[in-house]
Amino acid sequence: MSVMAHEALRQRLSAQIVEAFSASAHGQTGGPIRLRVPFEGSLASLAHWNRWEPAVYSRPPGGEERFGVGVYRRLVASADDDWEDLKVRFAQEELPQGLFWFGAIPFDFHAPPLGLWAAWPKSIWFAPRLYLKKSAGSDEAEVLYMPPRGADEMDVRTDVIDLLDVHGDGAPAARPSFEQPEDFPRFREKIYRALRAIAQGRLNKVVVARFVTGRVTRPLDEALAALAAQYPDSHVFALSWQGRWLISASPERLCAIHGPAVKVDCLAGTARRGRSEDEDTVLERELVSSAKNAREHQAVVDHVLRALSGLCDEVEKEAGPSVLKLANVQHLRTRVVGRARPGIGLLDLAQALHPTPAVAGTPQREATTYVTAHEGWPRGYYAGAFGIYAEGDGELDVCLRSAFVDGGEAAAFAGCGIVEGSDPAAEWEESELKLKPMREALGLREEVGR
Ligand SMILES: C=C(O[C@@H]1C=C(C(=O)O)C=C[C@H]1O)C(=O)O
Repeated sequence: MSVMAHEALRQRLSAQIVEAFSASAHGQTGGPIRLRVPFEGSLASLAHWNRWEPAVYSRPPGGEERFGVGVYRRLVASADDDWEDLKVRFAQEELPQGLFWFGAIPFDFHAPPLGLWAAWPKSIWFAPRLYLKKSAGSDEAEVLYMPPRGADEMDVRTDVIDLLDVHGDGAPAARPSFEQPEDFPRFREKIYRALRAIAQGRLNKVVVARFVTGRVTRPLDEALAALAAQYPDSHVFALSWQGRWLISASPERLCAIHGPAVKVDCLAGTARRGRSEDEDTVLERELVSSAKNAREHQAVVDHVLRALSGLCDEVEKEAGPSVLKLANVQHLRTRVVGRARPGIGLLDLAQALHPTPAVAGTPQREATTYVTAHEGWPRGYYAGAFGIYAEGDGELDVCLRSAFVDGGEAAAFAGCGIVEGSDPAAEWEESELKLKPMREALGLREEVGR
């Protein structure tokens, strides 16, 4: 979006919010301001790389968009917090009706974010101060705004203008020094090591990942719009904290819980898309009948069923894997549903499930430890989970087909499940396909041999 169009949007929204504030009996009593505003186009138009207030954009399959900015409440986990600390803290907080927590958990909850993630805490959650929601196809957005305590009209105007502010349209000058990305020989070495660990019986499956780096040449709103158009069945989201963004088009739901209804997706086993319909069908048949893919996939299903059996009654899984077709790849997917026992919430599910063998391996604990020790770089939030949460209910999606953007430079990530018989060249090809969404959406200009 052009700077002028963004400015016009900012002015209009702030005027509408001030008007709603004046008309409300808000006075000194505080409380949320709710309004509906005409809103053409995507809420992604409010998203911008150069935004310093924490911000979030989310567009799950189905097209309901959310955008939030500023911090009404924040909840971050420090290095020695565990899941129980996080749950206790959430239980102590209460949000106004209709407001949500947005946030993310890292790949390995026991490994503090390091390297390029070092500026981020171990788990980040915030409830935005300005929150917009828009249904697919609607030309209106719902707005929920939390005014500062004791604010008058002038304060509200300034506050909303500040929240929607962006700092220029170029990338910040300071350039982070991401590590040198892995080339094929290094990636192959990691796969050989993983195959050795498997041959020794230490692991059955392990996910080996790599990253590429480059300059981002596309504005964030365009990147999000491109992802939403290309990957309608993925959850497109972006989360910024301290000026750095995590962006993803995730095909994989870690878990969702609404009331007692629990849903989990098992996603593992990958093939490329065909160049013609016939070729695509051939590739799909190969994927469905491949013993190697079946092994990779079954490891995830077994883990999910075991994890849910401790938290849910009536766990049911689809009869066999179906095939999820995305623009770049096709995956084996098995959907699992269950009925949560009383008192079980989103974080209980995440604690039991995450990281699944789809992104770690099996046995799950050993594979997670192995990845943290041998990946060669900290995964941070790559293959972690992003979600939306309120009062126990919510959804988490795995941060795959994702990138970390800092100062106009990005690192994009991709991983592949390694089992006995995996071939490094084929895994490299698969990782290239998995990097495609981010490379294209960000217009990544890669620098090699730095
Ligand atoms: C690890 C990634 O993807 C995961 C690994 C898959 C596989 O190995 O077949 C498939 C889907 C995802 O669960 C990634 O995209 O980075």
